Amino acid sequence: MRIETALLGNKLQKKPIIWTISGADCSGGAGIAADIKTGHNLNVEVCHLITANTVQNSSELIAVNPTQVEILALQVQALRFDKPPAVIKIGLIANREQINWLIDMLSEIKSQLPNLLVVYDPVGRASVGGCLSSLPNSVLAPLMPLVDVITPNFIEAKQLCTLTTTSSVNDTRFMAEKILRLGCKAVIIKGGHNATEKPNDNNTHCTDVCLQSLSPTSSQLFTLQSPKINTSYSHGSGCSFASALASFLAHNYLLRDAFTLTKAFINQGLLLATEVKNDISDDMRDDKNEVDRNRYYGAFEQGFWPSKPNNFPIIINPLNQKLQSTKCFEPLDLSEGEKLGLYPVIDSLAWLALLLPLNLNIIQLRIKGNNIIEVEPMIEQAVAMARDYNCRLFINDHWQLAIKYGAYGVHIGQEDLNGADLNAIAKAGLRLGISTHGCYEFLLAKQLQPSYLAVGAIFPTKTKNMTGQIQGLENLTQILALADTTPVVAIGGINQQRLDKVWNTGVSAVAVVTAITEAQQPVTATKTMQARLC
Ligand SMILES: Cc1ncc(COP(=O)(O)OP(=O)(O)O)c(N)n1
Ligand SMILES: Cc1ncsc1CCOP(=O)(O)O
Ligand SMILES: [Mg+2]
Repeated sequence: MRIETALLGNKLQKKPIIWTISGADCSGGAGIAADIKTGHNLNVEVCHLITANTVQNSSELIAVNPTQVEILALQVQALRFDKPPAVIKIGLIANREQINWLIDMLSEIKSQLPNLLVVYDPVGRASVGGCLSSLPNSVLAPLMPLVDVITPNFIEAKQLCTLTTTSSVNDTRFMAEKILRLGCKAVIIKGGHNATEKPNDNNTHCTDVCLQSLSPTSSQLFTLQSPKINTSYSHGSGCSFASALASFLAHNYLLRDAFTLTKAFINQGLLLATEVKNDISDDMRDDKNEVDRNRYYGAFEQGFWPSKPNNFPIIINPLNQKLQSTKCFEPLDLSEGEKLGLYPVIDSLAWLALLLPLNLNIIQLRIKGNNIIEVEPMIEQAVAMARDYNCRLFINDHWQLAIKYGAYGVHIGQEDLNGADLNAIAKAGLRLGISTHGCYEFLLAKQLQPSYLAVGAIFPTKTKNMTGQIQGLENLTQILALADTTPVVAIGGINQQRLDKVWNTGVSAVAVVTAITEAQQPVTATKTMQARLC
Protein backbone atom coordinates (compact mmCIF):
# COMPACT_ATOMS: atom_id res chain seq x y z
CA MET A 1 0.00 0.00 0.00
CA ARG A 2 3.01 2.32 0.18
CA ILE A 3 2.51 5.11 -2.28
CA GLU A 4 5.09 5.60 -5.02
CA THR A 5 8.09 7.56 -3.83
CA ALA A 6 7.68 9.96 -6.74
CA LEU A 7 4.41 11.22 -5.37
CA LEU A 8 5.97 12.40 -2.16
CA GLY A 9 9.04 13.93 -3.79
CA ASN A 10 10.45 16.52 -1.41
CA LYS A 11 8.08 15.41 1.30
CA LEU A 12 10.31 12.39 1.75
CA GLN A 13 13.38 14.56 2.07
CA LYS A 14 11.77 16.84 4.61
CA LYS A 15 10.70 15.25 7.87
CA PRO A 16 8.91 17.71 10.12
CA ILE A 17 8.64 17.00 13.84
CA ILE A 18 5.37 16.68 15.69
CA TRP A 19 4.92 16.07 19.40
CA THR A 20 2.04 14.02 20.63
CA ILE A 21 0.98 14.52 24.22
CA SER A 22 -1.47 11.71 24.88
CA GLY A 23 -2.13 8.44 26.63
CA ALA A 24 -0.61 5.03 25.99
CA ASP A 25 -3.06 2.28 25.05
CA CYS A 26 -1.46 -1.02 26.01
CA SER A 27 -3.71 -2.82 23.51
CA GLY A 28 -1.90 -0.93 20.78
CA GLY A 29 -4.70 0.50 18.67
CA ALA A 30 -5.23 4.01 19.98
CA GLY A 31 -3.38 6.82 21.77
CA ILE A 32 0.36 7.14 21.38
CA ALA A 33 0.61 3.90 19.38
CA ALA A 34 -1.80 5.24 16.75
CA ASP A 35 -0.03 8.61 16.71
CA ILE A 36 3.37 7.05 16.11
CA LYS A 37 2.11 4.72 13.40
CA THR A 38 0.21 7.51 11.63
CA GLY A 39 3.12 9.95 11.85
CA HIS A 40 5.58 7.36 10.65
CA ASN A 41 3.45 6.55 7.61
CA LEU A 42 2.98 10.23 6.80
CA ASN A 43 6.67 10.97 7.04
CA VAL A 44 6.81 13.03 10.20
CA GLU A 45 8.99 12.38 13.21
CA VAL A 46 6.85 11.79 16.30
CA CYS A 47 8.09 12.69 19.78
CA HIS A 48 5.71 11.29 22.37
CA LEU A 49 4.93 12.54 25.84
CA ILE A 50 2.74 10.03 27.63
CA THR A 51 0.07 11.58 29.83
CA ALA A 52 -1.27 8.28 31.17
CA ASN A 53 -0.41 4.63 31.09
CA THR A 54 -3.84 3.13 30.49
CA VAL A 55 -4.82 -0.47 31.10
CA GLN A 56 -7.27 -1.61 28.43
CA ASN A 57 -7.98 -4.33 25.92
CA SER A 58 -10.43 -4.74 23.09
CA SER A 59 -13.37 -5.13 25.46
CA GLU A 60 -12.81 -2.83 28.43
CA LEU A 61 -10.93 0.06 29.96
CA ILE A 62 -9.50 -1.09 33.27
CA ALA A 63 -7.39 1.81 34.53
CA VAL A 64 -5.96 5.20 33.61
CA ASN A 65 -2.67 5.91 35.40
CA PRO A 66 -1.79 9.58 34.96
CA THR A 67 1.83 10.63 34.56
CA GLN A 68 3.17 13.21 37.01
CA VAL A 69 3.41 16.64 35.40
CA GLU A 70 7.02 16.95 36.64
CA ILE A 71 7.98 14.15 34.28
CA LEU A 72 6.12 15.73 31.35
CA ALA A 73 7.83 19.06 32.10
CA LEU A 74 11.26 17.38 32.05
CA GLN A 75 10.43 15.80 28.69
CA VAL A 76 9.48 19.18 27.25
CA GLN A 77 12.75 20.59 28.58
CA ALA A 78 14.68 17.74 26.97
CA LEU A 79 13.00 18.11 23.59
CA ARG A 80 12.36 21.82 23.36
CA PHE A 81 15.59 22.81 21.53
CA ASP A 82 16.65 19.34 20.47
CA LYS A 83 13.49 18.51 18.53
CA PRO A 84 11.32 21.64 18.28
CA PRO A 85 7.82 20.77 17.04
CA ALA A 86 6.03 22.11 13.97
CA VAL A 87 2.76 20.86 15.45
CA ILE A 88 1.75 19.56 18.88
CA LYS A 89 -1.07 17.05 18.98
CA ILE A 90 -2.84 16.70 22.31
CA GLY A 91 -4.96 13.70 23.11
CA LEU A 92 -5.86 12.37 26.55
CA ILE A 93 -5.44 14.92 29.34
CA ALA A 94 -5.74 12.78 32.44
CA ASN A 95 -6.33 15.31 35.24
CA ARG A 96 -6.51 18.97 36.27
CA GLU A 97 -2.79 19.19 37.09
CA GLN A 98 -2.01 18.17 33.54
CA ILE A 99 -4.33 20.74 32.03
CA ASN A 100 -2.84 23.53 34.13
CA TRP A 101 0.65 22.41 33.15
CA LEU A 102 -0.36 22.26 29.47
CA ILE A 103 -1.76 25.79 29.53
CA ASP A 104 1.48 27.20 30.98
CA MET A 105 3.70 25.11 28.72
CA LEU A 106 1.79 25.93 25.52
CA SER A 107 1.63 29.65 26.33
CA GLU A 108 5.39 29.72 26.73
CA ILE A 109 6.32 27.58 23.75
CA LYS A 110 3.86 29.39 21.46
CA SER A 111 5.45 32.70 22.35
CA GLN A 112 8.82 31.26 21.33
CA LEU A 113 7.63 29.39 18.22
CA PRO A 114 5.06 31.66 16.56
CA ASN A 115 4.32 29.20 13.72
CA LEU A 116 3.65 26.30 16.07
CA LEU A 117 0.17 24.79 15.64
CA VAL A 118 -1.75 22.88 18.31
CA VAL A 119 -4.28 20.17 17.41
CA TYR A 120 -6.44 18.94 20.30
CA ASP A 121 -8.45 15.74 20.16
CA PRO A 122 -10.69 15.96 23.22
CA VAL A 123 -10.65 12.34 24.29
CA GLY A 124 -13.38 11.61 26.78
CA ARG A 125 -14.73 8.10 26.55
CA ALA A 126 -12.73 5.09 25.40
CA SER A 127 -14.16 3.39 22.32
CA VAL A 128 -14.30 0.16 24.33
CA GLY A 129 -16.43 1.96 26.92
CA GLY A 130 -15.35 3.65 30.12
CA CYS A 131 -14.23 7.14 30.95
CA LEU A 132 -10.68 8.20 30.07
CA SER A 133 -11.10 11.80 31.16
CA SER A 134 -13.96 13.85 32.51
CA LEU A 135 -12.70 17.38 32.66
CA PRO A 136 -15.55 19.89 32.70
CA ASN A 137 -15.67 22.66 30.10
CA SER A 138 -14.84 25.24 32.77
CA VAL A 139 -11.48 23.53 33.36
CA LEU A 140 -10.83 23.12 29.63
CA ALA A 141 -11.77 26.73 28.84
CA PRO A 142 -8.33 28.36 29.37
CA LEU A 143 -6.77 25.80 27.02
CA MET A 144 -9.02 26.73 24.11
CA PRO A 145 -7.35 29.98 22.99
CA LEU A 146 -4.10 28.02 22.68
CA VAL A 147 -5.68 25.44 20.38
CA ASP A 148 -5.52 25.90 16.60
CA VAL A 149 -7.76 22.98 15.67
CA ILE A 150 -9.97 20.92 17.98
CA THR A 151 -11.23 17.61 16.55
CA PRO A 152 -14.19 16.29 18.57
CA ASN A 153 -16.41 13.53 17.30
CA PHE A 154 -20.13 14.27 17.24
CA ILE A 155 -20.68 13.13 20.83
CA GLU A 156 -17.67 15.04 22.19
CA ALA A 157 -18.81 18.11 20.24
CA LYS A 158 -22.19 17.96 21.94
CA GLN A 159 -20.45 17.73 25.30
CA LEU A 160 -18.26 20.69 24.44
CA CYS A 161 -21.39 22.63 23.57
CA THR A 162 -23.09 21.22 26.65
CA LEU A 163 -25.92 20.24 24.37
CA THR A 164 -28.08 17.37 25.39
CA THR A 165 -30.51 17.03 22.54
CA THR A 166 -29.72 14.96 19.47
CA SER A 167 -28.87 17.15 16.52
CA SER A 168 -29.28 16.74 12.80
CA VAL A 169 -26.39 17.51 10.49
CA ASN A 170 -27.81 20.99 9.98
CA ASP A 171 -27.07 21.67 13.60
CA THR A 172 -23.42 20.70 13.24
CA ARG A 173 -22.58 24.17 12.03
CA PHE A 174 -24.35 25.63 15.05
CA MET A 175 -22.32 23.35 17.31
CA ALA A 176 -19.11 24.28 15.49
CA GLU A 177 -19.88 27.97 15.93
CA LYS A 178 -20.46 27.42 19.63
CA ILE A 179 -17.16 25.57 19.97
CA LEU A 180 -15.30 28.32 18.09
CA ARG A 181 -16.63 30.77 20.64
CA LEU A 182 -14.65 28.85 23.27
CA GLY A 183 -11.60 30.52 21.72
CA CYS A 184 -9.97 27.93 19.43
CA LYS A 185 -9.11 28.95 15.86
CA ALA A 186 -10.84 26.05 14.11
CA VAL A 187 -13.00 23.06 14.88
CA ILE A 188 -13.49 19.83 12.96
CA ILE A 189 -16.56 17.85 14.03
CA LYS A 190 -16.22 14.27 12.84
CA GLY A 191 -19.50 12.76 11.75
CA GLY A 192 -18.79 9.09 12.32
CA HIS A 193 -20.83 9.00 15.52
CA ASN A 194 -23.68 11.09 14.22
CA ALA A 195 -26.44 8.53 13.95
CA THR A 196 -28.99 11.24 13.19
CA GLU A 197 -27.34 12.53 10.07
CA LYS A 198 -30.06 13.68 7.75
CA PRO A 199 -29.73 14.46 4.07
CA ASN A 200 -28.80 10.88 3.27
CA ASP A 201 -31.58 9.32 5.20
CA ASN A 202 -30.40 5.79 5.73
CA ASN A 203 -27.36 7.01 7.61
CA THR A 204 -25.27 5.91 4.68
CA HIS A 205 -22.84 8.81 4.74
CA CYS A 206 -20.37 10.31 7.15
CA THR A 207 -20.06 14.09 7.03
CA ASP A 208 -17.19 15.93 8.70
CA VAL A 209 -17.45 19.67 9.17
CA CYS A 210 -14.58 22.12 9.62
CA LEU A 211 -15.26 25.69 10.71
CA GLN A 212 -12.23 27.96 10.62
CA SER A 213 -12.20 31.38 12.16
CA LEU A 214 -10.93 34.06 9.76
CA SER A 215 -11.47 37.11 11.95
CA PRO A 216 -13.46 37.84 15.11
CA THR A 217 -16.57 38.22 12.95
CA SER A 218 -16.09 35.79 10.07
CA SER A 219 -15.42 32.12 9.54
CA GLN A 220 -15.17 29.65 6.68
CA LEU A 221 -16.93 26.30 6.49
CA PHE A 222 -15.52 23.18 4.80
CA THR A 223 -17.77 20.13 4.61
CA LEU A 224 -16.52 16.73 3.51
CA GLN A 225 -18.70 13.69 2.94
CA SER A 226 -17.94 10.04 2.23
CA PRO A 227 -19.99 6.89 2.19
CA LYS A 228 -20.13 5.49 5.72
CA ILE A 229 -17.70 2.62 6.18
CA ASN A 230 -19.24 0.19 8.59
CA THR A 231 -16.43 -1.62 10.35
CA SER A 232 -15.81 -2.81 13.88
CA TYR A 233 -12.13 -2.11 13.36
CA SER A 234 -12.11 1.59 14.02
CA HIS A 235 -10.42 1.56 17.44
CA GLY A 236 -7.85 4.36 17.31
CA SER A 237 -9.30 6.09 14.24
CA GLY A 238 -10.07 9.25 16.25
CA CYS A 239 -6.46 9.50 17.48
CA SER A 240 -5.24 8.74 13.97
CA PHE A 241 -7.46 11.47 12.55
CA ALA A 242 -5.91 14.10 14.81
CA SER A 243 -2.35 12.87 14.30
CA ALA A 244 -2.83 12.67 10.51
CA LEU A 245 -4.16 16.24 10.57
CA ALA A 246 -1.14 17.27 12.68
CA SER A 247 1.16 15.51 10.20
CA PHE A 248 -0.33 17.18 7.12
CA LEU A 249 -0.25 20.57 8.85
CA ALA A 250 3.39 19.93 9.73
CA HIS A 251 3.98 19.36 6.01
CA ASN A 252 2.65 22.91 5.56
CA TYR A 253 -0.72 22.13 4.04
CA LEU A 254 -3.46 24.69 4.53
CA LEU A 255 -6.13 23.51 6.95
CA ARG A 256 -8.70 22.78 4.19
CA ASP A 257 -6.19 20.57 2.36
CA ALA A 258 -4.89 18.89 5.54
CA PHE A 259 -8.54 18.17 6.43
CA THR A 260 -9.22 16.65 2.99
CA LEU A 261 -6.08 14.50 3.05
CA THR A 262 -6.88 13.39 6.61
CA LYS A 263 -10.38 12.30 5.63
CA ALA A 264 -8.89 10.32 2.73
CA PHE A 265 -6.31 8.78 5.08
CA ILE A 266 -9.04 7.70 7.51
CA ASN A 267 -11.30 6.31 4.76
CA GLN A 268 -8.34 4.38 3.41
CA GLY A 269 -7.54 2.96 6.87
CA LEU A 270 -11.14 1.99 7.60
CA LEU A 271 -11.36 0.19 4.26
CA LEU A 272 -8.01 -1.51 4.82
CA ALA A 273 -8.91 -2.81 8.27
CA THR A 274 -9.10 -6.56 8.39
CA GLU A 275 -10.06 -8.88 11.14
CA VAL A 276 -7.26 -10.15 13.34
CA LYS A 277 -8.50 -13.24 15.12
CA ASN A 278 -7.70 -13.89 18.74
CA ASP A 279 -5.41 -16.84 18.42
CA ILE A 280 -5.58 -18.28 21.92
CA SER A 281 -5.01 -22.00 22.05
CA ASP A 282 -7.82 -24.06 23.60
CA ASP A 283 -5.94 -25.00 26.80
CA MET A 284 -5.26 -21.32 27.52
CA ARG A 285 -8.87 -20.36 27.03
CA ASP A 286 -10.90 -19.31 30.00
CA ASP A 287 -14.44 -20.72 29.89
CA LYS A 288 -15.99 -17.32 30.23
CA ASN A 289 -14.12 -16.27 27.10
CA GLU A 290 -15.63 -19.05 25.03
CA VAL A 291 -17.99 -16.67 23.31
CA ASP A 292 -14.98 -14.56 22.42
CA ARG A 293 -13.23 -17.40 20.66
CA ASN A 294 -13.16 -15.70 17.26
CA ARG A 295 -13.71 -12.20 18.44
CA TYR A 296 -12.11 -9.14 16.85
CA TYR A 297 -8.66 -8.35 18.08
CA GLY A 298 -7.61 -5.67 15.61
CA ALA A 299 -7.80 -1.93 15.36
CA PHE A 300 -7.82 0.88 12.81
CA GLU A 301 -5.38 -0.03 10.05
CA GLN A 302 -2.74 2.53 9.18
CA GLY A 303 -2.27 3.11 5.47
CA PHE A 304 0.20 5.39 3.74
CA TRP A 305 -0.02 8.73 2.01
CA PRO A 306 -3.52 8.72 0.46
CA SER A 307 -3.69 8.91 -3.32
CA LYS A 308 -6.57 6.77 -4.55
CA PRO A 309 -9.49 8.91 -5.73
CA ASN A 310 -12.07 6.60 -4.15
CA ASN A 311 -10.68 7.36 -0.67
CA PHE A 312 -11.16 11.09 -1.14
CA PRO A 313 -14.39 12.74 0.01
CA ILE A 314 -17.07 14.62 -1.84
CA ILE A 315 -16.98 18.35 -1.10
CA ILE A 316 -20.33 19.67 0.04
CA ASN A 317 -20.60 23.29 -1.04
CA PRO A 318 -23.40 25.60 -2.20
CA LEU A 319 -21.62 25.95 -5.56
CA ASN A 320 -22.60 22.41 -6.44
CA GLN A 321 -26.23 23.14 -5.75
CA LYS A 322 -26.07 26.40 -7.72
CA LEU A 323 -25.18 24.67 -10.94
CA GLN A 324 -28.57 23.47 -12.14
CA SER A 325 -27.42 22.02 -15.40
CA THR A 326 -26.53 18.37 -15.24
CA LYS A 327 -24.76 18.92 -18.53
CA CYS A 328 -21.08 19.48 -17.94
CA PHE A 329 -19.19 22.24 -19.67
CA GLU A 330 -18.14 21.63 -23.23
CA PRO A 331 -14.92 19.60 -23.43
CA LEU A 332 -11.79 20.91 -25.12
CA ASP A 333 -12.37 18.76 -28.22
CA LEU A 334 -9.00 17.07 -27.98
CA SER A 335 -8.54 13.74 -29.66
CA GLU A 336 -7.83 10.68 -27.48
CA GLY A 337 -4.54 11.14 -25.59
CA GLU A 338 -3.94 14.58 -27.15
CA LYS A 339 -2.60 17.28 -24.84
CA LEU A 340 -2.81 21.05 -24.99
CA GLY A 341 0.92 21.73 -24.59
CA LEU A 342 2.10 25.30 -24.08
CA TYR A 343 -0.60 27.71 -22.82
CA PRO A 344 0.51 31.36 -23.12
CA VAL A 345 -1.35 33.80 -20.87
CA ILE A 346 -1.06 37.30 -22.34
CA ASP A 347 -2.64 40.70 -21.75
CA SER A 348 -2.89 42.50 -25.08
CA LEU A 349 -3.96 42.18 -28.67
CA ALA A 350 -0.37 42.86 -29.72
CA TRP A 351 0.81 39.72 -27.90
CA LEU A 352 -2.11 37.79 -29.36
CA ALA A 353 -1.19 38.89 -32.89
CA LEU A 354 2.41 37.81 -32.30
CA LEU A 355 1.53 34.35 -30.94
CA LEU A 356 -1.46 33.31 -33.07
CA PRO A 357 0.62 32.42 -36.14
CA LEU A 358 2.63 29.94 -34.00
CA ASN A 359 -0.03 27.27 -34.21
CA LEU A 360 -0.65 26.98 -30.46
CA ASN A 361 -3.51 24.85 -29.19
CA ILE A 362 -4.63 27.36 -26.56
CA ILE A 363 -4.08 30.98 -25.51
CA GLN A 364 -5.60 33.05 -22.68
CA LEU A 365 -6.35 36.76 -22.77
CA ARG A 366 -5.90 38.04 -19.21
CA ILE A 367 -6.73 41.74 -19.05
CA LYS A 368 -6.68 43.03 -15.52
CA GLY A 369 -8.40 46.39 -16.22
CA ASN A 370 -12.06 46.76 -15.30
CA ASN A 371 -12.82 49.62 -17.67
CA ILE A 372 -15.50 48.08 -19.85
CA ILE A 373 -15.05 50.77 -22.52
CA GLU A 374 -11.49 49.55 -23.03
CA VAL A 375 -11.95 45.85 -22.34
CA GLU A 376 -15.02 45.11 -24.46
CA PRO A 377 -13.57 46.01 -27.89
CA MET A 378 -10.39 44.12 -27.02
CA ILE A 379 -12.33 40.97 -26.23
CA GLU A 380 -14.48 41.32 -29.32
CA GLN A 381 -11.42 41.68 -31.53
CA ALA A 382 -9.45 38.92 -29.76
CA VAL A 383 -12.27 36.43 -30.29
CA ALA A 384 -12.40 37.26 -34.00
CA MET A 385 -8.61 37.03 -34.35
CA ALA A 386 -8.42 33.62 -32.62
CA ARG A 387 -11.24 32.27 -34.75
CA ASP A 388 -9.24 33.03 -37.89
CA TYR A 389 -6.42 30.85 -36.56
CA ASN A 390 -8.66 28.17 -35.12
CA CYS A 391 -6.98 28.67 -31.73
CA ARG A 392 -8.78 27.94 -28.45
CA LEU A 393 -8.99 31.41 -26.87
CA PHE A 394 -9.94 31.60 -23.20
CA ILE A 395 -10.97 34.92 -21.68
CA ASN A 396 -9.91 35.43 -18.08
CA ASP A 397 -12.43 36.89 -15.60
CA HIS A 398 -14.76 38.69 -18.08
CA TRP A 399 -17.22 35.85 -18.50
CA GLN A 400 -20.17 38.04 -19.62
CA LEU A 401 -18.13 39.50 -22.46
CA ALA A 402 -16.80 36.06 -23.33
CA ILE A 403 -20.40 34.87 -23.71
CA LYS A 404 -21.43 37.98 -25.60
CA TYR A 405 -18.72 37.56 -28.24
CA GLY A 406 -18.78 33.78 -28.37
CA ALA A 407 -15.27 33.08 -27.08
CA TYR A 408 -14.07 29.49 -27.08
CA GLY A 409 -13.85 29.47 -23.29
CA VAL A 410 -13.64 31.42 -20.07
CA HIS A 411 -11.18 31.07 -17.21
CA ILE A 412 -12.51 31.76 -13.72
CA GLY A 413 -10.60 32.18 -10.45
CA GLN A 414 -11.72 31.03 -7.01
CA GLU A 415 -12.73 34.56 -6.01
CA ASP A 416 -15.00 34.82 -9.06
CA LEU A 417 -16.57 31.36 -8.88
CA ASN A 418 -19.40 32.40 -6.59
CA GLY A 419 -20.26 35.51 -8.60
CA ALA A 420 -20.11 33.99 -12.08
CA ASP A 421 -23.27 32.58 -13.65
CA LEU A 422 -22.03 29.07 -14.33
CA ASN A 423 -25.37 28.02 -15.79
CA ALA A 424 -25.18 30.84 -18.34
CA ILE A 425 -21.62 29.84 -19.31
CA ALA A 426 -22.65 26.21 -19.74
CA LYS A 427 -25.81 27.13 -21.65
CA ALA A 428 -23.87 29.37 -24.03
CA GLY A 429 -21.64 26.39 -24.87
CA LEU A 430 -18.44 28.02 -23.63
CA ARG A 431 -15.68 25.89 -22.17
CA LEU A 432 -14.77 26.59 -18.58
CA GLY A 433 -11.34 26.56 -16.92
CA ILE A 434 -11.08 27.03 -13.14
CA SER A 435 -8.10 27.98 -10.98
CA THR A 436 -7.41 25.76 -7.98
CA HIS A 437 -4.79 25.86 -5.27
CA GLY A 438 -4.65 22.51 -3.49
CA CYS A 439 -6.67 19.29 -3.33
CA TYR A 440 -9.74 20.75 -1.56
CA GLU A 441 -10.36 23.39 -4.22
CA PHE A 442 -9.48 20.90 -6.94
CA LEU A 443 -12.02 18.32 -5.78
CA LEU A 444 -14.68 20.99 -5.35
CA ALA A 445 -14.07 22.49 -8.79
CA LYS A 446 -13.92 19.05 -10.39
CA GLN A 447 -17.45 18.35 -9.19
CA LEU A 448 -18.56 21.19 -11.48
CA GLN A 449 -17.24 19.17 -14.45
CA PRO A 450 -15.23 21.99 -16.06
CA SER A 451 -13.36 21.70 -19.34
CA TYR A 452 -10.00 21.95 -17.57
CA LEU A 453 -8.65 22.64 -14.10
CA ALA A 454 -5.62 24.79 -13.43
CA VAL A 455 -3.33 24.11 -10.46
CA GLY A 456 -1.02 26.81 -9.15
CA ALA A 457 1.20 28.33 -8.33
CA ILE A 458 3.60 25.46 -8.91
CA PHE A 459 6.61 27.68 -8.11
CA PRO A 460 6.97 31.16 -6.65
CA THR A 461 6.01 33.76 -9.24
CA LYS A 462 6.39 37.52 -9.44
CA THR A 463 3.41 37.88 -11.78
CA LYS A 464 0.83 37.47 -9.03
CA ASN A 465 0.82 37.36 -5.24
CA MET A 466 0.47 33.67 -4.46
CA THR A 467 1.75 33.73 -0.86
CA GLY A 468 0.83 30.54 0.97
CA GLN A 469 -0.41 28.87 -2.22
CA ILE A 470 2.80 27.45 -3.71
CA GLN A 471 2.06 23.83 -4.62
CA GLY A 472 5.39 22.40 -5.73
CA LEU A 473 5.63 19.36 -7.95
CA GLU A 474 4.54 17.02 -5.12
CA ASN A 475 1.12 18.62 -4.71
CA LEU A 476 0.72 18.79 -8.46
CA THR A 477 1.42 15.05 -8.67
CA GLN A 478 -0.93 14.33 -5.78
CA ILE A 479 -3.68 16.34 -7.47
CA LEU A 480 -3.11 14.72 -10.86
CA ALA A 481 -3.89 11.37 -9.25
CA LEU A 482 -7.39 12.77 -8.51
CA ALA A 483 -8.06 14.24 -11.96
CA ASP A 484 -9.58 11.24 -13.81
CA THR A 485 -10.15 12.52 -17.34
CA THR A 486 -10.22 16.25 -16.54
CA PRO A 487 -7.31 17.97 -18.31
CA VAL A 488 -4.96 19.66 -15.81
CA VAL A 489 -3.08 22.89 -16.50
CA ALA A 490 -0.04 23.81 -14.39
CA ILE A 491 0.72 27.50 -13.85
CA GLY A 492 3.01 29.72 -11.82
CA GLY A 493 6.75 30.32 -11.95
CA ILE A 494 7.28 27.92 -14.84
CA ASN A 495 10.25 28.81 -17.00
CA GLN A 496 12.39 26.99 -19.54
CA GLN A 497 14.50 25.34 -16.80
CA ARG A 498 11.46 23.98 -14.99
CA LEU A 499 9.38 23.11 -18.03
CA ASP A 500 10.37 19.44 -18.41
CA LYS A 501 9.88 18.60 -14.73
CA VAL A 502 6.36 20.03 -14.85
CA TRP A 503 5.50 18.36 -18.15
CA ASN A 504 6.77 15.00 -16.91
CA THR A 505 4.13 14.99 -14.16
CA GLY A 506 1.56 14.29 -16.89
CA VAL A 507 -0.26 17.64 -17.10
CA SER A 508 -2.17 18.49 -20.26
CA ALA A 509 -0.84 22.05 -20.47
CA VAL A 510 1.78 24.33 -19.01
CA ALA A 511 0.60 27.93 -18.67
CA VAL A 512 3.20 30.69 -18.69
CA VAL A 513 3.27 34.47 -18.54
CA THR A 514 6.77 35.85 -18.04
CA ALA A 515 8.56 32.91 -19.65
CA ILE A 516 7.22 34.46 -22.85
CA THR A 517 6.57 38.11 -22.09
CA GLU A 518 9.97 38.70 -20.47
CA ALA A 519 11.96 36.52 -22.84
CA GLN A 520 14.56 38.34 -24.92
CA GLN A 521 13.08 36.73 -28.01
CA PRO A 522 9.48 35.87 -27.19
CA VAL A 523 8.68 34.09 -30.45
CA THR A 524 11.76 31.89 -30.25
CA ALA A 525 11.10 31.16 -26.56
CA THR A 526 7.51 30.20 -27.36
CA LYS A 527 8.52 27.94 -30.22
CA THR A 528 11.26 26.28 -28.14
CA MET A 529 8.93 25.55 -25.23
CA GLN A 530 6.10 24.45 -27.48
CA ALA A 531 8.40 21.98 -29.24
CA ARG A 532 9.35 20.43 -25.90
CA LEU A 533 5.72 19.78 -24.98
CA CYS A 534 4.78 17.33 -27.68
C1 LIG B 1 -4.46 28.72 -16.81
C2 LIG B 1 -4.66 29.66 -15.68
N1 LIG B 1 -4.57 29.22 -14.44
C3 LIG B 1 -4.74 30.06 -13.42
C4 LIG B 1 -5.01 31.38 -13.64
C5 LIG B 1 -5.28 32.32 -12.53
O1 LIG B 1 -6.60 32.75 -12.63
P1 LIG B 1 -7.27 33.54 -11.43
O2 LIG B 1 -7.17 32.70 -10.22
O3 LIG B 1 -8.58 34.00 -11.88
O4 LIG B 1 -6.31 34.77 -11.23
P2 LIG B 1 -6.10 35.93 -12.28
O5 LIG B 1 -5.43 35.37 -13.48
O6 LIG B 1 -7.45 36.46 -12.62
O7 LIG B 1 -5.24 36.90 -11.54
C6 LIG B 1 -5.08 31.81 -14.96
N2 LIG B 1 -5.33 33.10 -15.28
N3 LIG B 1 -4.90 30.93 -15.97
C1 LIG C 1 -2.00 34.16 -13.17
C2 LIG C 1 -1.37 33.20 -12.25
N1 LIG C 1 -2.13 32.39 -11.51
C3 LIG C 1 -1.42 31.59 -10.72
S1 LIG C 1 0.22 31.87 -10.88
C4 LIG C 1 -0.04 33.05 -12.05
C5 LIG C 1 1.05 33.81 -12.68
C6 LIG C 1 1.86 33.02 -13.64
O1 LIG C 1 2.84 33.83 -14.18
P1 LIG C 1 4.31 33.35 -14.44
O2 LIG C 1 4.26 32.32 -15.53
O3 LIG C 1 5.03 34.58 -14.88
O4 LIG C 1 4.86 32.84 -13.15
MG1 LIG D 1 -9.34 35.61 -12.66
